[in-house]
Amino acid sequence: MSIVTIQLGQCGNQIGREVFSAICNDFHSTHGLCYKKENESYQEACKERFFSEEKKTGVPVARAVLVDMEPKVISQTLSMADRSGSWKYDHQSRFCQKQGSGNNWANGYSVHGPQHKDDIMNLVQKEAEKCDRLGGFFTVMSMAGGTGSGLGAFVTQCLRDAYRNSFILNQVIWPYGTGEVIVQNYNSVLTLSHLYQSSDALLVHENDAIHEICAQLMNIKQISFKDVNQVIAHQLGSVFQPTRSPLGDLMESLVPHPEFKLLSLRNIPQMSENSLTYSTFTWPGLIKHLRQMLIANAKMEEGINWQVRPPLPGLPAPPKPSMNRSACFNTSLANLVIVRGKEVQSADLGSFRDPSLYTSWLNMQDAFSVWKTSRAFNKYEKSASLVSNSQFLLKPIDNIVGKAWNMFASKAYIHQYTQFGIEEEDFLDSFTSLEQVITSYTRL
Ligand SMILES: Nc1nc2c(ncn2[C@@H]2O[C@H](COP(=O)(O)OP(=O)(O)OP(=O)(O)O)[C@@H](O)[C@H]2O)c(=O)[nH]1
Repeated sequence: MSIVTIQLGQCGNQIGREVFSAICNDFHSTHGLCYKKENESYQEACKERFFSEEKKTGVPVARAVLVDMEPKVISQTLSMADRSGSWKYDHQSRFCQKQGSGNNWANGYSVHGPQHKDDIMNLVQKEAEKCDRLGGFFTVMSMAGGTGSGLGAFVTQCLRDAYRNSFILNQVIWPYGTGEVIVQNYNSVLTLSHLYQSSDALLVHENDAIHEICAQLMNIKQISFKDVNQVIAHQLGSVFQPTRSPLGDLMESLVPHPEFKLLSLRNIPQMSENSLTYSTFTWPGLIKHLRQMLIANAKMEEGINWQVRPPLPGLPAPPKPSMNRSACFNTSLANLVIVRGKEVQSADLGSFRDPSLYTSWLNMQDAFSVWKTSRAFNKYEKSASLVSNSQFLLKPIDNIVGKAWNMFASKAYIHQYTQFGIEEEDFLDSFTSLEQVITSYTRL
């Protein structure tokens, strides 16, 4: 099964490249710690999933379409991949123009989208036709810019129309809480509400949280987007690599109802290569931390709140005051844990099968899945990833919707959107649909 990746805007292209690079490094890695045969079939499956092969040279070519409204980032992305020597992009599989969307969602969605739909969808079709078995589409974009978010939402809609039976997973980057563009909350509200209609699931990474991982776990002093993107790529790689039908299996395990499409990803351990050399891990230790990260909604193993506990059986969950949600128990709809590496069969995931972690309306068999792979990931002898459909995003969404609503109430910057055909009515629809998402997750 193969996946076609669509990289949109600056953020989508920069992260997309890191993802392919992480996947390629992993399948070339000699730290697999498993039998030769198992390693070979793992490598074959990974290659087929993400790469085709250049006929003349045999070099892996990413199954990707690169889209941006300005040429600079795409040129850099192509040449960095070429320089790696171990994989490349198909240079024909890109679409760019001369000028970006100016952080304006409406410009990306209502102007660039319809104008360039045919060209972009032709490139997608060419990539899809190169796959013997198409498993679905993986789009990568930011929520807050103009091209990735606006054009990305438009392209996702086109994918849904053209490939009704294919899975679509959107990787979205949540903007930093402060210091970015003033209209980021508008763009985010419009992106989320539109993607919610066409995508099968949204896998969300928050820039602030990843930044913290770079600072605290990776020990990086001056953090760049490259560092942040490498952490995101590592997390994504840890999930995509061992799956049989990558997107299908994920959706089946994690998205039991179309009202609940928000997925988070956590990974343990994460540390600099230096520290890794001197560290050893046990399965019980890793799993205990990962479980507490889930229930206390911590993004990393550092600074977890160990006081948060699941509600006692028979008692209603404590009320969740929205101002202080981070200190509260994070209820799950569904979880998937992926454990990889040495002695993986001995990893006991029983603590994730505790019904008090979940909403009551799903059976435990439907709410929790485990994938075990003895092929280690990257340089980690043992590692565990958790993909979770839970209340993790309630507070950030509440925040973004609240801020956008306050701006909207005073009609701030609305003219920037109406000039490109996004009306007040469209904003109201977006607010309503996200309020519904908030209500649904709050009731879990
Ligand atoms: N993690 C991460 N975030 C990024 C990166 N580049 C930009 N962002 C975030 O993405 C948002 C801005 O979106 P961009 O992707 O730069 O914008 P764009 O989609 O190219 O749209 P226009 O510039 O309006 O054409 C901000 O929230 C940035 O913090 C990146 O490489 N990694």
